[in-house]
Amino acid sequence: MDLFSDRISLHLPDSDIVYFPSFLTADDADFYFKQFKRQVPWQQDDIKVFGKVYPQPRLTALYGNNGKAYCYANITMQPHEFTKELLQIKTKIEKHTTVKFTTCLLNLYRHGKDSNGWHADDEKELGQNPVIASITLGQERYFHLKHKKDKTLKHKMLLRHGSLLLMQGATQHNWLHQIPKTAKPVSERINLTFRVIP
Ligand SMILES: O=C(O)CCC(=O)C(=O)O
Ligand SMILES: [Fe+2]
Repeated sequence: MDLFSDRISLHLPDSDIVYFPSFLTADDADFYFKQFKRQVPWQQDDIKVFGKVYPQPRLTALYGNNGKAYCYANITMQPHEFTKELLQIKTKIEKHTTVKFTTCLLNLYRHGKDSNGWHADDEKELGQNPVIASITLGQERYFHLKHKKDKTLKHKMLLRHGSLLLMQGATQHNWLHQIPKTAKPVSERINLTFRVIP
């Protein structure tokens, strides 16, 4: 069997995005969801939007192997040391990429009101063409992409339990992405975004 057969290239212009719907088996994804739900010291930081301060609409945590902080949206996070489970997943992802990840930002979306607004992961510390590897555990949620300049270019997809979405090349220069809120009653979703902070 070809292990890479369910590797789907999105073929969106000015980007390089690849989706692996069944990157983890359902059993492994269940196991990791439970582990991270329990083991991670989830925090809720405040973000500043147009000068006003709000609690971020999700919980987060940062892990890494080089002690480097990650700064975005006025938040500076200090990393915890990678756990055994995060290292297992990191090693598995690295078989599909040319980079070695140093850092993982975790997101916990508790319900449909939790979200992640339009942004690009283009912070300076991620370097020129950042590679972001994003794992979904738990509830499926919609992932939206829109081109920064050409308003006709947009894409929506459901991110499945156990899936991997790889964003690389010029993607962060040219596209924004978000996890919108949903009015449907939905359960918890954990997202892991592996990054390189050299
Ligand atoms: O939850 C997701 O799938 C996206 C997370 C994300 O875009 C981020 O943390 O930068
Ligand atoms: Fe992002």
